[in-house]
Amino acid sequence: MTSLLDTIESPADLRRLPRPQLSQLAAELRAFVLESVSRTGGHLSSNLGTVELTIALHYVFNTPHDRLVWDVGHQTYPHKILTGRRERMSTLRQLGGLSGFPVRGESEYDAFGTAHSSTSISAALGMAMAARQKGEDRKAVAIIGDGAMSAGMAFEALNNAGVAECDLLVVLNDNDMSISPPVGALNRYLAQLMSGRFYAAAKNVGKNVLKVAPPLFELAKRLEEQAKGMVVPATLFEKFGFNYIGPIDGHDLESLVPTLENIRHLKGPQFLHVVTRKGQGYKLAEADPVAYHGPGKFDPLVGLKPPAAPAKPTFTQVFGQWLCDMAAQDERLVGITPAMREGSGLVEFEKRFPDRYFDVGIAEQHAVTFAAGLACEGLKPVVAIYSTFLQRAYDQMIHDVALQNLPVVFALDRAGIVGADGPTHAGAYDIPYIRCVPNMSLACPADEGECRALLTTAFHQSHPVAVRYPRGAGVGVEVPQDLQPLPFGKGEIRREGARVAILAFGTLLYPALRAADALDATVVNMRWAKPLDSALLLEVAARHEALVTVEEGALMGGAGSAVLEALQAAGVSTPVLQLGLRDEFIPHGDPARLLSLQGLDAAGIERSIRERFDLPGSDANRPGLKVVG
Ligand SMILES: Cc1ncc(C[n+]2csc(CCOP(=O)(O)OP(=O)(O)O)c2C)c(N)n1
Ligand SMILES: CC(=O)[C@@H](O)[C@H](O)COP(=O)(O)O
Ligand SMILES: [Mg+2]
Repeated sequence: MTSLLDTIESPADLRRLPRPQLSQLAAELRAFVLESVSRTGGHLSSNLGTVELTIALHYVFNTPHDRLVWDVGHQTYPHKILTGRRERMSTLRQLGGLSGFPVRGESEYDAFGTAHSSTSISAALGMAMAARQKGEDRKAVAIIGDGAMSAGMAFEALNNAGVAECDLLVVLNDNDMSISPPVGALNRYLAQLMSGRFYAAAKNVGKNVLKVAPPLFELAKRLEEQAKGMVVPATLFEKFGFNYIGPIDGHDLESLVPTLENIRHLKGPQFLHVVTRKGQGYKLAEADPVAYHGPGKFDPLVGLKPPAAPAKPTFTQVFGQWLCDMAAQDERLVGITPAMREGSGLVEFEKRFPDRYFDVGIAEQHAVTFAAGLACEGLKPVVAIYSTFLQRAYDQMIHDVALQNLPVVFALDRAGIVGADGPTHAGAYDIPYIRCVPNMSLACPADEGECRALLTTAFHQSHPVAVRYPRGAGVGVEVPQDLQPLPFGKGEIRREGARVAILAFGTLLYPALRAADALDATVVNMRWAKPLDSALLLEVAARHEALVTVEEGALMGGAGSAVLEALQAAGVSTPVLQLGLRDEFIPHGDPARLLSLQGLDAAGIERSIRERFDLPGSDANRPGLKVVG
């Protein structure tokens, strides 16, 4: 039953409700989130934790005039439901449907597009500053999790905001969890704030005190403590220039609403520390928030089924197994993850090699420079990182690793199309952004077996090497158990054909082989985007009328561009058709469908080749291959 929720088409409807009805609304909203996510899949634990906070924020603030800026945005399903998108929740993360994250074009209530973490305070500060400059009476609120709070960018923003004299509210949504259990000194500090006398004081003084202006409450509390001869230290956030309020119970609307109402009238930077529970209200998610962070579809009455023995391992699993095997063989190996232990396949490695496992928190920049430091001292760091998140650490990769030519291995997961998470998470740019950096090499395994072998090749180099592989499983080739490397920088011919040669970089080798069967084309498994196997390229170019490059990555500056550069340098004018991701952001949706829309499935590759080289139907053997367009 969602009888009350059904009456809420916008936050204006919500604001008309008498306050006592809000708890019923929260119960209905929570039930709706659970039901909806169980049907579509998506982020669950974080959303169950933000139900009351979302209601309170929209109840107190005049959205969309006031700006709510959510960090990461994976916890915005209650926000989407309350802002006119309830009906469309069934389309979540599907092609043409709602995004799993805030998107400015999707709703006027989505003040800022996001999905990479720790941007909210900067963006909200920008909005608060703009309001001040323009003389507008508008509030800006950043809602940031304890995990996201640990990133450098969040602290850069606090540092700026604390002296900016803007009406900015930062709400710290502290559930004592990142995707996995949180790490680091900030987490320890937040735990102290929660368990220490601050929380006790807030609890004891109860709701009445929270109804008075919080700064007065803080002042009164301090005076009282000092009178007892105790010195209450200012919180870290006060030292940054914020007025710190809390911690308060983020599931108690009777605390949240009056506290926010008070804060709304305060001037200058405010910091509200709210304590919530990931998975709140769904016992299974409360007990295992990691498993329910981003589940697929499931029956809420039963919960997630134990994973069946997979028919084919994912690339992530192949990497995780390789990491353990390589670590057993070489004690210099250390593994680093910026807060993505599960997603990057490091669970087993942490268990077996706890002293050589480093979860540095959501801190990609630090992760890479930390790896550089380890490498300086003779260790062999493997940074396990999603392609999209390495974008955060681009300068660190160049300045700290490549320039000093340090032997760091980048295990680049989620390279290419990722599917439901959409454009923010697509690993579209790593080939262009890595291959232009001196000293860096980049391997593109075509399947699981090659992935393992190329990781070994990478590990044995004395310079930085990235190995890119996609989300999910490959074609299902047998993965060797040994640690045999493949030759560095060398490709191989996989199929001999006539006239046209397809040069495949990565997993699109397999659709390319199917297209080649229909066209009787040659297929080369290039394996390395850098160094390019120029000798093989020139040899193949010399005996074909046309070349086709295929990659699951941005066309501009990608592996196809590398081929063009090499041909140009050698004075070879063989026509080249480049196939890859177009100059557009890849939306969310089913990965196979997205690949097909980009023309990168077997049928699309075949079609593009026929069209470009004027090969109608299956008549690939008629003379005079012509280049069209
Ligand atoms: C730059 C970046 N690195 C990593 C991630 C992956 N990621 C998404 S949510 C998340 C945990 C966030 O924890 P927190 O901010 O506490 O939010 P919670 O899930 O606890 O609500 C991580 C690591 C990301 N989105 N962006
Ligand atoms: C919000 C976020 O960044 C992660 O939760 C991400 O959605 C995980 O993606 P994978 O499912 O590919 O690990
Ligand atoms: Mg958290």
